[in-house]
Amino acid sequence: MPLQRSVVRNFLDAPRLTSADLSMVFLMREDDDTRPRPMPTLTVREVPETVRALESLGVKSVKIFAGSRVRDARASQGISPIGLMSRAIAAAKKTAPDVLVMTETCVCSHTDSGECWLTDERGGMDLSQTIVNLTVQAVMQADAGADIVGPAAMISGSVRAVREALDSAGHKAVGIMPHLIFESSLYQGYRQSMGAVPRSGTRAFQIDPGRPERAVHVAREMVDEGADAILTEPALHTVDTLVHLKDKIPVPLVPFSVSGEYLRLTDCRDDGRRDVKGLIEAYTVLKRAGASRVITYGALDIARELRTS
Ligand SMILES: NCc1[nH]cc(CCC(=O)O)c1CC(=O)O
Ligand SMILES: [Zn+2]
Repeated sequence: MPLQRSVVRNFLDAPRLTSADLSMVFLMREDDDTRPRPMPTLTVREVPETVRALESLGVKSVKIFAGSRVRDARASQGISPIGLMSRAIAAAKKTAPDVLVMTETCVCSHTDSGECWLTDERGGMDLSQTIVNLTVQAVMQADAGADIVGPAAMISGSVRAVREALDSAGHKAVGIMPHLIFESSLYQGYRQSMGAVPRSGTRAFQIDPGRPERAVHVAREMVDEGADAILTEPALHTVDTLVHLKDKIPVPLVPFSVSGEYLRLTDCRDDGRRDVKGLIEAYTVLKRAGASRVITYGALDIARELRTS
Protein backbone atom coordinates (compact mmCIF):
# COMPACT_ATOMS: atom_id res chain seq x y z
CA MET A 1 0.00 0.00 0.00
CA PRO A 2 1.46 3.41 -0.93
CA LEU A 3 2.59 5.56 1.99
CA GLN A 4 0.61 8.71 1.34
CA ARG A 5 0.11 10.10 4.80
CA SER A 6 3.14 12.27 5.66
CA VAL A 7 3.03 11.40 9.35
CA VAL A 8 3.49 7.74 8.41
CA ARG A 9 6.13 8.56 5.84
CA ASN A 10 8.18 10.66 8.27
CA PHE A 11 7.88 7.98 10.93
CA LEU A 12 9.40 5.43 8.55
CA ASP A 13 12.03 7.72 7.02
CA ALA A 14 15.57 6.35 6.76
CA PRO A 15 18.00 8.15 9.08
CA ARG A 16 19.56 11.19 7.38
CA LEU A 17 23.22 12.06 7.23
CA THR A 18 24.37 13.84 10.40
CA SER A 19 27.63 15.52 11.36
CA ALA A 20 28.38 12.64 13.77
CA ASP A 21 28.63 10.36 10.72
CA LEU A 22 31.59 12.36 9.45
CA SER A 23 35.28 12.42 10.18
CA MET A 24 37.32 15.46 9.12
CA VAL A 25 40.58 15.06 7.20
CA PHE A 26 43.58 17.18 8.21
CA LEU A 27 46.44 17.42 5.69
CA MET A 28 49.17 19.01 7.79
CA ARG A 29 51.84 21.47 6.66
CA GLU A 30 54.54 23.42 8.49
CA ASP A 31 53.79 27.09 9.31
CA ASP A 32 56.33 28.53 6.90
CA ASP A 33 55.49 26.16 4.03
CA THR A 34 53.31 28.23 1.74
CA ARG A 35 53.72 26.23 -1.47
CA PRO A 36 50.37 26.24 -3.32
CA ARG A 37 48.57 22.89 -3.22
CA PRO A 38 45.45 21.48 -4.84
CA MET A 39 43.94 20.45 -1.48
CA PRO A 40 43.22 22.47 1.65
CA THR A 41 45.93 22.06 4.32
CA LEU A 42 46.27 22.98 7.98
CA THR A 43 49.11 24.12 10.26
CA VAL A 44 49.52 22.88 13.84
CA ARG A 45 48.70 26.41 15.01
CA GLU A 46 45.31 26.16 13.24
CA VAL A 47 44.43 22.79 14.79
CA PRO A 48 42.83 24.04 18.06
CA GLU A 49 40.31 26.43 16.48
CA THR A 50 39.42 23.90 13.78
CA VAL A 51 38.92 21.06 16.25
CA ARG A 52 36.78 23.34 18.44
CA ALA A 53 34.64 24.30 15.43
CA LEU A 54 34.21 20.64 14.46
CA GLU A 55 33.30 19.61 18.00
CA SER A 56 30.76 22.40 18.38
CA LEU A 57 29.09 21.26 15.14
CA GLY A 58 28.95 17.61 16.22
CA VAL A 59 31.87 16.18 14.23
CA LYS A 60 33.51 13.83 16.72
CA SER A 61 36.58 12.58 14.89
CA VAL A 62 39.49 13.62 12.68
CA LYS A 63 41.94 11.73 10.47
CA ILE A 64 45.41 13.24 10.32
CA PHE A 65 47.95 12.95 7.48
CA ALA A 66 51.41 14.48 7.90
CA GLY A 67 54.72 14.26 6.07
CA SER A 68 58.31 15.28 6.68
CA ARG A 69 60.29 18.09 5.15
CA VAL A 70 63.48 16.01 5.02
CA ARG A 71 63.03 12.81 3.04
CA ASP A 72 65.27 9.81 2.45
CA ALA A 73 65.18 6.18 1.32
CA ARG A 74 64.54 5.02 4.91
CA ALA A 75 61.71 7.45 5.78
CA SER A 76 63.76 8.21 8.87
CA GLN A 77 61.84 11.39 9.77
CA GLY A 78 58.55 9.49 9.75
CA ILE A 79 59.32 8.04 13.16
CA SER A 80 60.39 11.31 14.78
CA PRO A 81 58.54 11.94 18.06
CA ILE A 82 58.78 15.69 17.41
CA GLY A 83 57.64 15.41 13.79
CA LEU A 84 54.63 17.14 12.28
CA MET A 85 52.35 14.14 12.92
CA SER A 86 53.10 14.02 16.66
CA ARG A 87 52.64 17.75 17.06
CA ALA A 88 49.33 17.69 15.18
CA ILE A 89 47.96 14.78 17.23
CA ALA A 90 49.00 16.42 20.49
CA ALA A 91 47.43 19.75 19.49
CA ALA A 92 44.11 18.07 18.66
CA LYS A 93 44.05 15.94 21.82
CA LYS A 94 45.00 18.86 24.06
CA THR A 95 42.20 20.98 22.64
CA ALA A 96 39.48 18.33 22.70
CA PRO A 97 40.27 15.02 24.43
CA ASP A 98 36.86 13.63 23.41
CA VAL A 99 37.42 14.14 19.70
CA LEU A 100 38.71 10.82 18.35
CA VAL A 101 42.03 11.09 16.52
CA MET A 102 42.87 8.73 13.67
CA THR A 103 46.13 8.78 11.74
CA GLU A 104 47.61 7.54 8.54
CA THR A 105 50.56 5.24 9.14
CA CYS A 106 52.63 5.06 5.94
CA VAL A 107 56.04 6.02 4.60
CA CYS A 108 55.10 7.72 1.29
CA SER A 109 55.14 11.24 2.77
CA HIS A 110 58.58 10.55 4.28
CA THR A 111 60.46 8.73 1.46
CA ASP A 112 62.40 10.60 -1.24
CA SER A 113 60.75 8.25 -3.77
CA GLY A 114 57.17 8.95 -2.66
CA GLU A 115 56.65 5.18 -2.51
CA CYS A 116 54.76 3.44 0.32
CA TRP A 117 57.81 1.16 0.83
CA LEU A 118 61.47 1.55 1.73
CA THR A 119 64.32 0.60 -0.56
CA ASP A 120 67.35 -1.55 0.31
CA GLU A 121 70.95 -0.78 -0.72
CA ARG A 122 70.30 -2.20 -4.18
CA GLY A 123 67.20 -0.08 -4.72
CA GLY A 124 64.76 -2.97 -4.29
CA MET A 125 61.70 -3.12 -2.06
CA ASP A 126 62.57 -3.71 1.57
CA LEU A 127 59.26 -4.87 2.99
CA SER A 128 60.53 -6.09 6.35
CA GLN A 129 62.19 -2.75 7.10
CA THR A 130 59.06 -0.96 5.85
CA ILE A 131 57.01 -2.91 8.37
CA VAL A 132 59.48 -2.04 11.13
CA ASN A 133 59.12 1.65 10.24
CA LEU A 134 55.31 1.32 10.32
CA THR A 135 55.36 -0.29 13.77
CA VAL A 136 57.60 2.45 15.18
CA GLN A 137 55.42 5.12 13.55
CA ALA A 138 52.27 3.56 15.01
CA VAL A 139 53.71 3.50 18.55
CA MET A 140 54.94 7.08 18.15
CA GLN A 141 51.45 8.16 17.01
CA ALA A 142 49.84 6.33 19.94
CA ASP A 143 52.34 7.93 22.34
CA ALA A 144 51.26 11.33 21.01
CA GLY A 145 47.60 10.49 21.70
CA ALA A 146 46.21 8.81 18.57
CA ASP A 147 43.16 6.61 19.21
CA ILE A 148 43.23 4.67 15.92
CA VAL A 149 46.23 4.24 13.64
CA GLY A 150 45.93 3.55 9.91
CA PRO A 151 48.46 1.37 8.11
CA ALA A 152 48.05 2.41 4.46
CA ALA A 153 50.77 0.63 2.48
CA MET A 154 48.64 -2.55 2.03
CA ILE A 155 51.65 -4.69 2.92
CA SER A 156 50.66 -8.17 4.03
CA GLY A 157 51.59 -8.71 7.67
CA SER A 158 51.76 -5.02 8.53
CA VAL A 159 48.52 -4.97 10.54
CA ARG A 160 49.64 -7.88 12.71
CA ALA A 161 53.06 -6.30 13.27
CA VAL A 162 51.46 -2.97 14.24
CA ARG A 163 49.08 -4.75 16.65
CA GLU A 164 51.97 -6.54 18.34
CA ALA A 165 54.03 -3.36 18.57
CA LEU A 166 51.15 -1.37 20.08
CA ASP A 167 50.44 -4.12 22.61
CA SER A 168 54.05 -4.42 23.72
CA ALA A 169 54.27 -0.65 24.09
CA GLY A 170 51.26 -0.68 26.43
CA HIS A 171 48.81 0.70 23.84
CA LYS A 172 46.29 -2.13 24.00
CA ALA A 173 43.38 0.32 23.80
CA VAL A 174 44.59 1.91 20.54
CA GLY A 175 42.72 0.62 17.48
CA ILE A 176 43.86 -0.18 13.96
CA MET A 177 41.92 0.76 10.83
CA PRO A 178 44.00 -0.25 7.80
CA HIS A 179 43.35 1.24 4.37
CA LEU A 180 41.86 -1.06 1.72
CA ILE A 181 42.79 0.89 -1.41
CA PHE A 182 41.77 0.40 -5.02
CA GLU A 183 44.02 1.78 -7.78
CA SER A 184 42.53 5.09 -8.90
CA SER A 185 43.30 8.37 -10.63
CA LEU A 186 41.52 10.19 -7.80
CA TYR A 187 44.56 10.43 -5.48
CA GLN A 188 46.44 13.07 -7.48
CA GLY A 189 45.30 16.05 -5.41
CA TYR A 190 46.45 14.32 -2.23
CA ARG A 191 49.77 13.11 -3.61
CA GLN A 192 50.66 16.52 -4.98
CA SER A 193 49.65 18.27 -1.78
CA MET A 194 51.70 15.88 0.35
CA GLY A 195 54.62 15.39 -2.03
CA ALA A 196 53.81 11.69 -2.13
CA VAL A 197 53.82 11.04 -5.87
CA PRO A 198 55.29 7.53 -6.35
CA ARG A 199 58.41 7.53 -8.51
CA SER A 200 57.37 4.23 -10.07
CA GLY A 201 54.03 5.74 -11.12
CA THR A 202 52.00 3.06 -9.35
CA ARG A 203 51.26 1.69 -5.89
CA ALA A 204 52.46 -1.90 -5.87
CA PHE A 205 49.84 -3.46 -3.57
CA GLN A 206 46.63 -1.58 -4.31
CA ILE A 207 43.62 -3.51 -5.61
CA ASP A 208 43.14 -3.75 -9.37
CA PRO A 209 39.51 -2.58 -9.94
CA GLY A 210 39.07 -5.54 -12.27
CA ARG A 211 39.80 -7.94 -9.40
CA PRO A 212 37.24 -7.16 -6.69
CA GLU A 213 37.65 -10.68 -5.23
CA ARG A 214 41.15 -9.62 -4.23
CA ALA A 215 39.62 -6.89 -2.04
CA VAL A 216 37.61 -9.53 -0.19
CA HIS A 217 40.73 -11.63 0.31
CA VAL A 218 42.78 -8.68 1.58
CA ALA A 219 39.97 -7.50 3.88
CA ARG A 220 39.75 -10.98 5.43
CA GLU A 221 43.49 -11.02 5.91
CA MET A 222 43.35 -7.62 7.61
CA VAL A 223 40.68 -8.85 10.02
CA ASP A 224 42.71 -12.00 10.76
CA GLU A 225 45.72 -9.80 11.52
CA GLY A 226 43.75 -7.70 14.01
CA ALA A 227 42.04 -4.86 12.13
CA ASP A 228 39.30 -3.24 14.28
CA ALA A 229 37.68 -1.56 11.27
CA ILE A 230 38.54 -1.20 7.59
CA LEU A 231 38.85 2.01 5.61
CA THR A 232 37.88 1.72 1.94
CA GLU A 233 39.03 4.15 -0.75
CA PRO A 234 37.99 5.80 -3.01
CA ALA A 235 34.61 5.92 -1.25
CA LEU A 236 32.18 5.97 -4.16
CA HIS A 237 34.20 3.70 -6.42
CA THR A 238 34.15 0.93 -3.83
CA VAL A 239 30.52 1.07 -2.75
CA ASP A 240 29.83 -2.37 -4.27
CA THR A 241 32.69 -3.81 -2.24
CA LEU A 242 31.35 -2.10 0.88
CA VAL A 243 27.94 -3.73 0.45
CA HIS A 244 29.54 -7.07 -0.33
CA LEU A 245 32.00 -6.97 2.61
CA LYS A 246 29.32 -5.95 5.08
CA ASP A 247 27.92 -9.49 5.15
CA LYS A 248 31.30 -11.14 4.94
CA ILE A 249 33.53 -9.55 7.55
CA PRO A 250 32.79 -8.78 11.20
CA VAL A 251 34.25 -5.24 11.49
CA PRO A 252 32.87 -1.76 10.66
CA LEU A 253 33.59 -0.35 7.20
CA VAL A 254 34.53 3.29 6.84
CA PRO A 255 34.79 4.76 3.33
CA PHE A 256 37.38 7.49 2.80
CA SER A 257 36.12 10.05 0.31
CA VAL A 258 39.44 10.95 -1.31
CA SER A 259 40.90 14.14 -2.76
CA GLY A 260 39.56 13.58 -6.28
CA GLU A 261 36.06 13.01 -4.98
CA TYR A 262 36.25 16.23 -2.96
CA LEU A 263 37.59 18.26 -5.90
CA ARG A 264 35.06 16.88 -8.36
CA LEU A 265 31.91 16.83 -6.25
CA THR A 266 32.19 20.32 -4.76
CA ASP A 267 31.90 23.75 -6.38
CA CYS A 268 33.56 27.07 -5.54
CA ARG A 269 31.18 29.52 -3.88
CA ASP A 270 31.31 33.31 -3.96
CA ASP A 271 32.35 33.50 -0.30
CA GLY A 272 35.43 31.31 -0.85
CA ARG A 273 33.95 28.23 0.81
CA ARG A 274 32.90 25.22 -1.24
CA ASP A 275 29.39 24.10 -2.02
CA VAL A 276 29.16 20.62 -0.52
CA LYS A 277 25.62 19.60 -1.50
CA GLY A 278 27.00 17.02 -3.94
CA LEU A 279 29.02 15.46 -1.12
CA ILE A 280 25.98 15.32 1.16
CA GLU A 281 24.11 13.38 -1.52
CA ALA A 282 27.02 11.01 -2.04
CA TYR A 283 27.47 10.32 1.68
CA THR A 284 23.75 9.70 2.10
CA VAL A 285 24.24 6.91 -0.46
CA LEU A 286 27.19 5.56 1.54
CA LYS A 287 25.17 5.61 4.75
CA ARG A 288 22.31 3.74 3.05
CA ALA A 289 24.86 1.24 1.73
CA GLY A 290 26.06 0.48 5.25
CA ALA A 291 29.03 2.76 5.91
CA SER A 292 29.68 3.12 9.64
CA ARG A 293 31.26 6.56 9.18
CA VAL A 294 32.59 8.62 6.26
CA ILE A 295 36.04 10.24 6.29
CA THR A 296 35.97 13.45 4.23
CA TYR A 297 37.73 16.75 3.51
CA GLY A 298 34.27 18.30 3.52
CA ALA A 299 33.25 17.38 7.09
CA LEU A 300 33.44 20.92 8.48
CA ASP A 301 31.54 22.55 5.61
CA ILE A 302 28.97 19.74 5.52
CA ALA A 303 28.36 20.10 9.27
CA ARG A 304 27.79 23.83 8.75
CA GLU A 305 25.42 23.10 5.87
CA LEU A 306 23.47 20.46 7.84
CA ARG A 307 23.01 22.89 10.72
CA THR A 308 21.31 25.46 8.51
CA SER A 309 19.31 23.12 6.26
N1 LIG B 1 49.48 6.08 1.21
C1 LIG B 1 48.27 5.69 0.71
C2 LIG B 1 47.30 6.83 0.62
N2 LIG B 1 47.01 7.63 1.65
C3 LIG B 1 46.11 8.57 1.22
C4 LIG B 1 45.84 8.34 -0.11
C5 LIG B 1 44.93 9.14 -0.96
C6 LIG B 1 44.05 10.10 -0.23
C7 LIG B 1 43.35 11.11 -1.08
O1 LIG B 1 43.45 11.10 -2.32
O2 LIG B 1 42.66 11.95 -0.49
C8 LIG B 1 46.58 7.22 -0.49
C9 LIG B 1 46.53 6.60 -1.83
C10 LIG B 1 47.74 6.78 -2.67
O3 LIG B 1 48.52 7.72 -2.51
O4 LIG B 1 47.93 5.91 -3.54
ZN1 LIG C 1 51.60 5.46 1.40
